[in-house]
Amino acid sequence: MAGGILKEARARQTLDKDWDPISPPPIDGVYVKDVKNVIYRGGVLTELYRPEWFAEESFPIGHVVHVSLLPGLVTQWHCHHVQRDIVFPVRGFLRIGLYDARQDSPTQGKSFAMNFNLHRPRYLHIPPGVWHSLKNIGTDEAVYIVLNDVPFEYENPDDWTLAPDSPALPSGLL
Ligand SMILES: Cc1cn([C@H]2C[C@H](O)[C@@H](COP(=O)(O)OP(=O)(O)O[C@H]3O[C@H](C)C(=O)[C@H](O)[C@H]3O)O2)c(=O)[nH]c1=O
Repeated sequence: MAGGILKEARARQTLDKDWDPISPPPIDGVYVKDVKNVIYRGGVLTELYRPEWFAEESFPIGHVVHVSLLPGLVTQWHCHHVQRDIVFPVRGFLRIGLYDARQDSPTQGKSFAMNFNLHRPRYLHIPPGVWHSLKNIGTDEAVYIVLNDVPFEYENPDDWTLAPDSPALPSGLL
């Protein structure tokens, strides 16, 4: 409809009719799963883990942490060599960035970011070797639960970091 100097472009499709992204996260082993919350007379209940959700690959719970992130803060980019993470945002607005640096990965070099809020309860599975960083993009404290398949070792944390401005990391994701 627009003429003159306007060059309009139709917004591209991002979701299907069930409001699911038309493309899954483009990193091998990274996936998002929606769960449904339960509205009851006392409030809202959300299950965070059931072993049968991981029937194919098995995710034994070895460790669980509750993390709060203040408004505007961003965690350091980090990855794990052994442990897998299930990140379940439970409060506020979080944006999670991911980057696949695994040499043997079919999606090596791919990056991806996604927004989370408990309005749409969902968790994110992150395999070892995939770099990740979380940003609180809201105005209130954000909270996420991290489930790990192996316990945290205080003397030898399986946490590997890179400087935020490292050229090895994607820029502008968060
Ligand atoms: C995991 C852990 C950490 N800590 C200490 C170590 C640090 O001094 C501090 C913060 O830990 P971290 O830098 O790992 O926090 P985040 O950057 O928010 O990362 C967390 O969320 C992302 C998504 C992850 O993948 C991490 O595994 C998970 O720890 O707590 C402990 O004392 N016990 C623990 O179990």
